[in-house]
Amino acid sequence: MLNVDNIELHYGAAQALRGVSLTAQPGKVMTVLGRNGVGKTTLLRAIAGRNPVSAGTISFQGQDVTRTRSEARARGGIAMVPQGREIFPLLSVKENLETGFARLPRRERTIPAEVFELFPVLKDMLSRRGGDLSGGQQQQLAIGRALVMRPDLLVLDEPTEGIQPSIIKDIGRAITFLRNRGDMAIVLVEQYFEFARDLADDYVVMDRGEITLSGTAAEMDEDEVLRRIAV
Ligand SMILES: Nc1ncnc2c1ncn2[C@@H]1O[C@H](COP(=O)(O)OP(=O)(O)OP(=O)(O)O)[C@@H](O)[C@H]1O
Repeated sequence: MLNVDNIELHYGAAQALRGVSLTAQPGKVMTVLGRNGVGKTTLLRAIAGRNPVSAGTISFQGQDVTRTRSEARARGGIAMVPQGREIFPLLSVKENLETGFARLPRRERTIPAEVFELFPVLKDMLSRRGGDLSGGQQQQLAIGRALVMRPDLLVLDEPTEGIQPSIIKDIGRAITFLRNRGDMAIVLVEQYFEFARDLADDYVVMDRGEITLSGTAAEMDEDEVLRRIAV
């Protein structure tokens, strides 16, 4: 479904990704681990088409999307929950969710019931401004907005960052529900190791723009992974 093959990415003269390859499959969570600044966000942005790669290919559902713009990738089924959430602070919760309609044909412009089943707080707060929500509620809103797009691939950038434990649990449950439904592929960037390990089917560890370790979560050597992501 998603096939990232040997991509390189530069910010000016600085190389941020070096020969990175990764796959994601429906019904599975691919987790990307690594210290700060090793290129995890850059990899997600490359997948979503927000940063152009300088070499390598990205294919999605059998199509080469390496040069496809981010809007077209979103219409094609790739939704990103960015680091920092990017909620519109002055729009209501409902309006924030509706920004996810952009890629959808008119008849499909409804908010799927699962958004409120997974995150009931959003239903209670539909008319509140995005900027008035807590960080955890904003994170739920950011995930809800991505789900409005009915994505085939959901990429999440550190969804637990700065979030209180009870909401981290809700987010973990939501990711598990979406994974178990079986029709969505998920790529999860996380620094919170236990959260990532519990959700992962497969994982990669990045260091300085490269993947230095990868495998199935079932066969993960936790000590080795922890050693590589320790600060
Ligand atoms: N827009 C940019 N321009 C120049 N350099 C950048 C830019 N964005 C990121 N970088 C650099 O690219 C490297 C990878 O950054 P990236 O944000 O992808 O890492 P990360 O693993 O996601 O880190 P974090 O966990 O802190 O988000 C870092 O050295 C960073 O300073």
